Amino acid sequence: MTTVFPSLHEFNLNNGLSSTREPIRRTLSKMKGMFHDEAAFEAQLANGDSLLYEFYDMGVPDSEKDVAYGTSITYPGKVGDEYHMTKGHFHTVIDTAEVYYCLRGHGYMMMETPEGETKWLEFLPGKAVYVPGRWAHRSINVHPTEPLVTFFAFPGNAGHDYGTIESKGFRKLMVERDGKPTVIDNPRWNG
Ligand SMILES: O=P(O)(O)OC[C@H]1O[C@H](O)[C@H](O)[C@@H](O)[C@@H]1O
Ligand SMILES: [Fe+2]
Repeated sequence: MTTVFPSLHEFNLNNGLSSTREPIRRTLSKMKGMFHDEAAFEAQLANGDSLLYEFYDMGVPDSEKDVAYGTSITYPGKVGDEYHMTKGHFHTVIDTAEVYYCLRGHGYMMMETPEGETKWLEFLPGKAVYVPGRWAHRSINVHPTEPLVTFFAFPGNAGHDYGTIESKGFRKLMVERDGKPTVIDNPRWNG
């Protein structure tokens, strides 16, 4: 059995970053195939492999008795008309839940079940989104200039299943239409 000691970590309320731990960073090139406009993606990548989001793995044991937690920071911008977002995933232990509390910015949590139900909920500072077990989830930043900063917590044994989203995509996408965030059916959804 791993012995876990009480620990203290700091996450900056403004930029979401921790001074006590290194984040995991995902740049544009790690998101190949995720955005619906492939041409816009390639054009943007040719201009540089910019940082899209970063988040923390605090290294808690991967036991159902433990709680994985940290911040997730998605930077503003779009690829074509599609807002910056995380890759998104189901949990490997699919019925494990997760909670997100928004500290800064404006965005949405896009969710869907394997059966095809979809739901998106708005992130604004002070709002908490509960993602029940079985719902794939992806954070989306719709603010023109500010990072989307959330604090998350989920069971330590949940794991990340990226394969399903990588091969099928999400059923719904968040794009800009007439200057506003708009949800559309994913034209490339591959279920
Ligand atoms: O794992 P991604 O879909 O790339 O999203 C990045 C991260 O977002 C959130 O912060 C989740 O709680 C993390 O577990 C996840 O890894
Ligand atoms: Fe998750």
